[in-house]
Amino acid sequence: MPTRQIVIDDAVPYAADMFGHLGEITLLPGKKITPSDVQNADALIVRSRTQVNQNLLTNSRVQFVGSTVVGLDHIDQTYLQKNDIHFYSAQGCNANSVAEYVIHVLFDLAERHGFDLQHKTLGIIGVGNVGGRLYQKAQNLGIKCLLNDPPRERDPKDNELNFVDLDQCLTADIITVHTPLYMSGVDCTYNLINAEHISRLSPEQILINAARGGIINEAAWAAQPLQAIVVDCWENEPNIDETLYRSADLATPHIAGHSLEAKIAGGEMVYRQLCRHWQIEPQNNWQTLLPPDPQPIEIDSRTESSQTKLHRLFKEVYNPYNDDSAIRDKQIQKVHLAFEDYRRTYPLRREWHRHRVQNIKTPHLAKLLKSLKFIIDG
Ligand SMILES: NC(=O)C1=CN([C@@H]2O[C@H](COP(=O)(O)OP(=O)(O)OC[C@H]3O[C@@H](n4cnc5c(N)ncnc54)[C@H](O)[C@@H]3O)[C@@H](O)[C@H]2O)C=CC1
Ligand SMILES: O=C(O)C(=O)[C@H](O)COP(=O)(O)O
Repeated sequence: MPTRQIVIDDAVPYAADMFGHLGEITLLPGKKITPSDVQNADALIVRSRTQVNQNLLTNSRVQFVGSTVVGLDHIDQTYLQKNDIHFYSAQGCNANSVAEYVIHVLFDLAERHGFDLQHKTLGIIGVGNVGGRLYQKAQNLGIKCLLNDPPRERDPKDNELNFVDLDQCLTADIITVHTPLYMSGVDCTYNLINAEHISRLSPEQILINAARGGIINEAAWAAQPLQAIVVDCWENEPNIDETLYRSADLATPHIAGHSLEAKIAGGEMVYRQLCRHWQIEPQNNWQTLLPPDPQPIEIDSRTESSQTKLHRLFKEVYNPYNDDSAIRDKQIQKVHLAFEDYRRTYPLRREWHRHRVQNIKTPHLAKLLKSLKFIIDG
């Protein structure tokens, strides 16, 4: 049998080491994968930057498409189905990374604006893999939540949570969206938070989009006085809107889901599915190449509130403002250029469960950190 050809987005970490024994690997920037690149490929492994559709695949022999990310708005699933091309996407792979990003943002905003998160309500719109994990963490941290998810609310088998309607959810102090981008249908999320909704928000509220550009009306959002605007996902990335960019307290280049653990999970889920598809035994050799766990952190030596201690810990683990600073510029053209480069070469970020915390003197803090999956020494 001829060697199988696999084209892979070069931002999939350890791709050559992981997939190498399955065939000949071609690594390419996801945005630049063309029909001629995939013409002789048997499998195509993408992240979110490759538009997978008839235009890309019509003359190719690809029989397996794997997406190592979650959003599906770049994949024409109807075309794949019609053409008998096996499709798999790594649902849930980066949910924890996005949920951690939002918690880091909340603690940072709380310290900057001097409020206590336990006195705030968090409105979560879309309570799936990301929203569900965020809800869990917020509950552990004593933050009261309002949950909105009409598809789940309609499901008679899904009765574990109390959902509220969108209008009520939009009364929360901090509102964050975690739905897919649907351009039509009963659950259409394009412009889900429209100009009229936004006009009702008060200057004390905070609005976050780490889901997809287009879910929140950007023009109205940029013009509304709010306590804070946090944008990770934008319309027209990387050519993001300058007015929204200038209004944002935190503007990151679509990296909420970019922890190392999330990227590896996405790659590995697709790898295992491809092994199953081709009936080849998976290997684990690539795991020896992973970086060591981060150095232990100490946080409990000072007399500070739990919120401040947690904020210090979160800041040591990961500071989303570094991702903002990395692309900030007076000239929007430079931001547009930096946006894609930065996310393709994103610095190493590890999830909470890889971090050790030492010398905790307060048992309740140790218990809380354990519930958040940090490793507690001693
Ligand atoms: N910023 C980033 O790096 C990342 C962004 N994402 C985005 O976040 C989205 C959510 O990710 P997951 O939680 O993993 O997806 P998921 O499919 O597990 O959850 C989505 C939830 O949204 C709900 N939903 C659908 N339509 C809705 C509507 N009209 N109103 C309210 N809720 C609605 C669904 O019922 C579901 O519970 C992805 O589709 C992707 O676009 C995902 C990962 C990383
Ligand atoms: O999973 C998703 O959906 C995301 O938004 C990913 O974080 C996108 O990652 P890239 O494909 O843009 O590296």
